[in-house]
Parts: sequence; C-alpha cells; structure tokens
Amino acid sequence: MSIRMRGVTVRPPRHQALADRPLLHRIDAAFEAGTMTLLAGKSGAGKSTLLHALAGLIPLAEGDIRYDDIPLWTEQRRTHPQAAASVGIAFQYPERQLFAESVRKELAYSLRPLRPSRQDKERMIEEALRAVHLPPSMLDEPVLTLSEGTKRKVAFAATVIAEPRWLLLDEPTSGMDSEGIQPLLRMLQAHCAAGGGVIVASHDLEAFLPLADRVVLLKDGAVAAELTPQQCCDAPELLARAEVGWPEQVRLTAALLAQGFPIGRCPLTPEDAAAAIAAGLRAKQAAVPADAAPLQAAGVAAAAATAEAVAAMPAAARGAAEHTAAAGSASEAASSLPDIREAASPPDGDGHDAPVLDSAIAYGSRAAERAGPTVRELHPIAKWISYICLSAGVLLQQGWTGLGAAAALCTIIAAASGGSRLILGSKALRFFAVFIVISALLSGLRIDTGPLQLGIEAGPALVTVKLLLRYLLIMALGLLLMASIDERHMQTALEQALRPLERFKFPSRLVTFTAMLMYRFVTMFQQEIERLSLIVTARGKAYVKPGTIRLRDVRLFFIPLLLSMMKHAEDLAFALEARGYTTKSAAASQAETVSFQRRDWLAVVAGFALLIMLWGVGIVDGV
Ligand SMILES: Nc1ncnc2c1ncn2[C@@H]1O[C@H](COP(=O)(O)OP(=O)(O)OP(=O)(O)O)[C@@H](O)[C@H]1O
Repeated sequence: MSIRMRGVTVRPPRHQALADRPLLHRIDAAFEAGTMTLLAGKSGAGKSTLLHALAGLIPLAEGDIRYDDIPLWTEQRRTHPQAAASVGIAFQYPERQLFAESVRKELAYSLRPLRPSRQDKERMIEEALRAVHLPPSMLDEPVLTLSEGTKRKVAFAATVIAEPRWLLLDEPTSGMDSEGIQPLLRMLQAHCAAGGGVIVASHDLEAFLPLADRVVLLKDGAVAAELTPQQCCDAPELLARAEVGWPEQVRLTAALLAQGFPIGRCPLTPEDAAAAIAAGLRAKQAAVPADAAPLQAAGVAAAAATAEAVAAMPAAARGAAEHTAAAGSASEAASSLPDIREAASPPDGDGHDAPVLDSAIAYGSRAAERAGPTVRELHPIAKWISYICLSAGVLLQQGWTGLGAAAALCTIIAAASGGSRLILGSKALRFFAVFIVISALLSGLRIDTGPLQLGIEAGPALVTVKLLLRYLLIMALGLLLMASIDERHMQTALEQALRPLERFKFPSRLVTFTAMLMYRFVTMFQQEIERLSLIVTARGKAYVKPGTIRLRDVRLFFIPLLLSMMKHAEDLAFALEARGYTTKSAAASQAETVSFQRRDWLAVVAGFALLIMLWGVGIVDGV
C-alpha cells in the first residue's frame, strides 16, 4: 500500500488563528510500502502537521491524500474508515494521546476498532507491552504518573497494537534512553521488512539516517528537498539550506577532513565510521615515510584504537559511545572551523519538548500576537473602554441604516486587526446566527385557522432580526477584544485598576488571581476536549470533528478528563507560583507596570468618537 499526497495545503483551524498563513503549502509526496521516510526540518517547519494531515486528523484546505486508490477524505468530508484503519500515529507528546486510568485500559482502547475476543485482546495487550520492553506488571499502573520515557513506550505500544500498515511517528526517540531506542529502531525495521511503511518526523538524524530509505526536508510548510540519507550527509549544505543542523555523522566527517584525515564518504553508521577510519588510517600509514614524526604515529595509533574499540562494542552501547566520541572529536575540530561550527549548531535552540503546560499558558499570548502589533500593544483598559463605547453605539441602533453602519464598522475593525477568519470561524457566532434565523421565523409565524394555513409575516420577523443582530455584532467585537488581549498584560492592568479599591479592604489581588485562573482554566478545558477528540479519531478510528466529542464517548472520557484537569490545575498552580502569580506576593506583576500612553488615550477618544457617530446615525435613522 502506498500513500500519495497531491497539492496538499493545510490551514490552521479558523478559531485558532487570526492569520491565514498555510501550515502546509502544496505538498506533493509519495510514500511506498516497505520503506521508511524521515521527515526533517527545523522546529515549526511543519513535520507534525504533515503527519496529522496523513492520519486524517486535520482537514485539507486543498489537494488530496490517497492510500492506494482510497481517498483519505470522502465527499462527506469524513475520513474513509479503510484508509484511517491503515494508519497508526504516535504523537510528539505522548501525554496528548494517552487518557485512560491504567496502561491496560489504554491499550484496550486502541483495540476497540478491531473488536477482538476477550482472549485475543489479552494476548494482544501482553504482546504489545512485550514489544516495547515493558514488564506485564506495568499493565495496572496509572498512566498519569509514568515517567516520560515510559509514557512514550506506552504510546508507541498503543499505536502498534492495532497492527496498522503505516506507522506515523512524531519524535519517537525523544526522552528515551539508548537502551530504549535500539529495540524501537529494530521494530521499525521489522515493520518495513514485513511490508509496512514508516514515516518518522524527527530531529534525531543520528538515529534515523542509517535506517531511512528517504529523507524529506521540510521548510516553512513546504518540501525543500527529497534526498537519500547518503545524499544528506554528502551534501550537508542542503541540510543547512533547510535550516537543519548537521547530524553527528556529518560533523565527524567535517572534523576529520579539517584535520586532513582521508575519510572518503560520510559514514552513516558507527560501523561505517569505524571502517572508514580504519581504511583512512591504513591509507595514511602507507603514505607516511618511515622517518615521520613520532607524534603523528601516536595520534594515528590512538585513533585506530578508538575505531577498533567502537567496532568491537555491543550494538546498543556502541550507539551511545560512538555518539559521544563523535561529538567530542567533531566539536574539537569544529572549533578550528568557525563556518562549520556555525552551520553545525542546531538552527533552532528552542526545545522541541516544551511542556504542554507552557503551551497552555502561552495560548492567550499567541492569540494576542496574531492580532497585529498595534492593537496588541494597546492598554487592556483602553481596549475595554473602546469596546464598551462601540457596544453601546451598536445597542443604540434602531433602524437598518444604523445597523448597516455598525456592521460595516465591525467589519472594518475585524479586517484591520486581522480577525476576519476568527469571526468567520467562530462556532458561537454561527450558533447565534442560526438562533436569530429561527427566532425570526418563529416570531413571524402566522397560523390561520379556517382552512389551515401557515405563513411568515415579514414585519415581526424583521423586528426580531434587527433586535438580535445588535447582540451578534457585540459578540463579534467581544471575540476580537479577547483575542487581542495578552493574558499577562491583562492581569497587570486588572490588578492596577483594582488596586485603589484596596483602601476599602477590597481583595484586589485575590480577585485578579481568581479571574486569571478561571481564564486559563477555560482555555485548558477547551484544549483537553480538542485532545480527546483527536484521540477518538486517531485511536478510536471514529471520525469526529476536531474539538468535539460524541455523547457516547462522554462516559468513557469523564473520569480521565476530571483527573487530567486536576493534574493540570495542580501544575498550573505550581507554574503560577513559580512565576510570581500568587495571592500574597504581587512583586512579579508590579515589576511590569503598564501605563496609559498616548496611543491608549487615542484609542479611548476614537471609541468615544465612534459612539457619538453611531449615536448620531441612530438618531437620524430613528427619525
Ligand atoms: N492549530 C494551529 N494553529 C495555528 N498554528 C499552528 C497550529 N498547529 C501548528 N501551527 C503552526 O504551524 C507551524 C508548524 O508546526 P509543526 O508542529 O507542524 O512544526 P514541526 O516541524 O513539527 O515543529 P517541531 O519540530 O518543533 O515539532 C508552526 O509555526 C506552528 O506554530
């Protein structure tokens, strides 16, 4: 079975982004059964997004994906069950795909789509656990408290247990010790040898270059190059162009060449490296005249000993030792080559394993960043005052002209702040729009008895529309306001605004702290629902719209959701305390005093001016 991607473009979910930049842009790629493909690229290049698109977890904006002849997406915009069943995906952060109370329940959930007998189920669970080198005693362990590396193994077992043809793995070696990596690599090789396919997104080029059949380099959501692993190593400038740091293999070769050592081709594996070094030494020895400096002979002997020692090590230890030895020699040589050192350093130092909690806390700030610099930089209180003025202006409208003007104003504000997509994608707004239509129909409904007749009277229906449309506009403005407020900024502003009340014994810090906690908690809850909906689609193989869960899954997810929210709450409390957000100490927020600046006053004045304008329009319209 092969996978074909044609012209695949993926955009961020509407409700998550004010900007419209595609996450994947016109990707054409093919993946053949029996092969392993490595997706490489710097952080944010689109590797995870590509895997999610292949697994049918994100709808495509354009293009198509086919598993053999089966399109992944049906005309009803659902994933094709057969295509979905041939894929198993292990997420970058294993905690995103685990939810159950115990390891046994976790693995059993992945078997649901197969509906095995009780006996088969137990057998498959035990086999999956054995395959990832975890003991059977682990089965009744609670998942939440497992170590990172063990969670990753459980997540991997939960992916392979349903025996999918295609394994899509996101950073599978991250957080794993070398003892865990080797069996994983062997399993992947065995999977390919049995006719399955593997697509790995990873920064761990050292581990995957020797195994991969092909490397796809991604840059800014597009394919930058498709190469063989050997081409990657022989032409590392291609890696540099895609902003991918040099793997140790390349650094070792560069360092040896810089020392004038005849290494030949860049070796992919420790065995290749040992053989190449040994061959180089032999060549060098043959070329050295009998009276050559003893120092050179000593260096050659030491290098030969290292090469032989590496070759003689058992496979698992060899990986780690070669890794360390290579890193050492490469860095020494690289220090004499500034350009190599620069290119070889990781292009992006921000950890790929940023904790989930941090991303939750940063969520509000990211939303705010997307709202454009000018709006974002305004003082939150200035934004609130302008919002209240505009809302009041909208509420004053009685006629169609005024409502039209208010709607035009809202449209201009949404476009200017880059929030049109946010508004169009908002489920709450869509729901309210439907509510308006239904309310209008009901209020206009006329039933004549006599010969029974149903009809709609335009007058009362339009009055209802007029009345409710104003609230729709206010809701839209509120959404823009929330998306444009930086969370930390909001806390500081709120605290400062409430501080004068402290002299009346008003607990301003406690109120601010509670408000911020609630704000974050709501965000986390939304993210938790999104996570569970991904699990249902990825592991339960039942397509659900992203960000929703089915009624029938509520029973299954209720307790895990509760537990995970409690864990999040605990982590959040720690994180807030660590960052100085406490009820007792106000030092952190005081340090960041936000003052009202000229642009804030201008925003307030603009808000009042628009209120007066809308008031005027309202009066004229009402005459
Ligand atoms: N739901 C989303 N809404 C908006 N932007 C998103 C969303 N998901 C991902 N992105 C953005 O898409 C880009 C690609 O992200 P992706 O996680 O696919 O990168 P990656 O190559 O896997 O990075 P890493 O190596 O750090 O895991 C990033 O800029 C990210 O911020």
